[in-house]
Amino acid sequence: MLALLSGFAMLGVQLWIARRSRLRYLDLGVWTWGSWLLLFGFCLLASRIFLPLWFSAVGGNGLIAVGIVMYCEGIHRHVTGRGLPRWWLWGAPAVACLLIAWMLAWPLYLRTIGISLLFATLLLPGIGVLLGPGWRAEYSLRSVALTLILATGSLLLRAVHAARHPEDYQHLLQSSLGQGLTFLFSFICLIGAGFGFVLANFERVARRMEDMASTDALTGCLNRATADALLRHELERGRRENTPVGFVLLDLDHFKVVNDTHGHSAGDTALQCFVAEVRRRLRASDVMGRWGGEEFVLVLPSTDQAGASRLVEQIREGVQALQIRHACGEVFRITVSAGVVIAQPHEHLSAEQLFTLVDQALYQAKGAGRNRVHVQDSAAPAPASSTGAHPGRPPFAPDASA
Ligand SMILES: Nc1nc2c(ncn2[C@@H]2O[C@H](COP(=O)(O)OP(=O)(O)OP(=O)(O)O)[C@@H](O)[C@H]2O)c(=O)[nH]1
Repeated sequence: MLALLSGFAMLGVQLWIARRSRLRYLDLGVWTWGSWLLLFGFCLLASRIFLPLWFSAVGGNGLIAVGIVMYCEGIHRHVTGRGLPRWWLWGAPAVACLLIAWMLAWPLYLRTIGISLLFATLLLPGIGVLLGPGWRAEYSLRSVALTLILATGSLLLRAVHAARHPEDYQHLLQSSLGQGLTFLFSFICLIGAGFGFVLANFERVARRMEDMASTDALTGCLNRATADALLRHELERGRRENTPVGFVLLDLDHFKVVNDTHGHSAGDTALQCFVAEVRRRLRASDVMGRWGGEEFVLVLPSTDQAGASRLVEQIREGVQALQIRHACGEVFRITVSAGVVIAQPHEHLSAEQLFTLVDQALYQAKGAGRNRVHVQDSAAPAPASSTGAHPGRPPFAPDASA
C-alpha cells in the first residue's frame, strides 16, 4: 500500500508540474485529477484501521473508481478530441459507488471479486480507444495501452485468485502473496500508464512544433524553406532515377483587388479554398508549398511535360470554377496563372535555374492576360539574374532551404 501511495503521489506531483509548463493546454489536467483521486482513494483504504469499514471501503474504492474513469476521460479527450459520453462519465462512477456499497454485505472474497471486475470494466473504454484510433496517434500511447491491458489482466487474475482461494480473503489485514501481488501489480501498471501519458503529450507538442516549423499556418501548405528543400531532394532523386521532375509556380491573379474589394479575411478564405482545390488534384507524392503571399509552388516527381501541363490546366479550370463564400455570405471568384518547367534528368538544372525559368513562364502567363498556363522549355537559356522575371518578386533565396 505504501508503494502505491508514494507512486500515485509522485505521479500526481509530476503531472501537476508538467501542466504548469507548456503542456497546460493538453489533457493532462484530467489525469492529474484522476491521480489525486486514486491517491486519496488509497489513503482512505489504508485508513481502514482507524475509520469505520463502510466509510473507508465505499469512500476509498469509490474514489479509485472515479479516478479510473477520469483516466479514461483523459485518454478519450487526447485521442478523439472529445471526452467519454456524458452518460458514462457520470453514470459509471455513480453505479460503481452504489455497487461497492451493496457489496459491503458480501463476504470479503466475493467483494474482492466484484470490485476487481468493476475496476477492470471501468478501464475498458480507455483501452478500447487506445487500441483503435490511439494506436495510430503518438507512439507513447501504445505503451499506455499495454500497461492498461496489464492492469486489467492483473485485476482479472486477482478475481480468479479470490475465487480459487477464498481462504486468503477472510479478513482485511490478512497477508497473502497472491492477492498482494495482483493488487500491487495492477495499480503499478496504472502509474506506469500515467508516465506513458505524459510522454504522449510531450510527443504531441513536439509534433506540433515540427508542423509549425515546416508548414504555413493559414493554408496548411509546406512553407517556403521546406518546399525548397524538397525540390532539391526531388531534383537529386530525378537525376538518380532518370525521371523528369515538374516544377510549377502558381500565382493568384489580381489578388490585391480581391483583398481591396472583399476584405483581407475574404482574401484568406480565398487562399484556403484555392489550396484545398489544388490539393485534391495532387498525388500523395506531389509537394505543394506556399512560396510567399499568393504564390504557391508544386513539385511533381516523375512527371513529364504532358502530365504536368494537363494537371495544371485542370487546376486552372478548377480554380476558375470555384465559388468562394465569405463568412458574410458574399460569393466571389478568383483565377490563377501558372508557369511550368520540367527538369529533365540529363539537364542537371539547379533549383535556382529552375526557379528562374518557372518565374519567366509565370511572367509570360501574366503578360498574356492572366488565367492561363505557360510551359517553359527548360532548354531555353536561363538569365543570369532575375532581370525580365515577374516584377516585384524577390530573387530566389538559395539560403531558404538552409
Ligand atoms: N488576404 C491575404 N492577402 C495576402 C496574403 N499574402 C499576400 N496577400 C496580398 O496579396 C496581394 C498581392 O498583390 P500583388 O503582388 O500586387 O499581386 P496581384 O494583385 O495578385 O497581381 P498579379 O499577381 O499581377 O495578378 C497583396 O495585396 C498582399 O497583401 C495573405 O496571407 N492573406
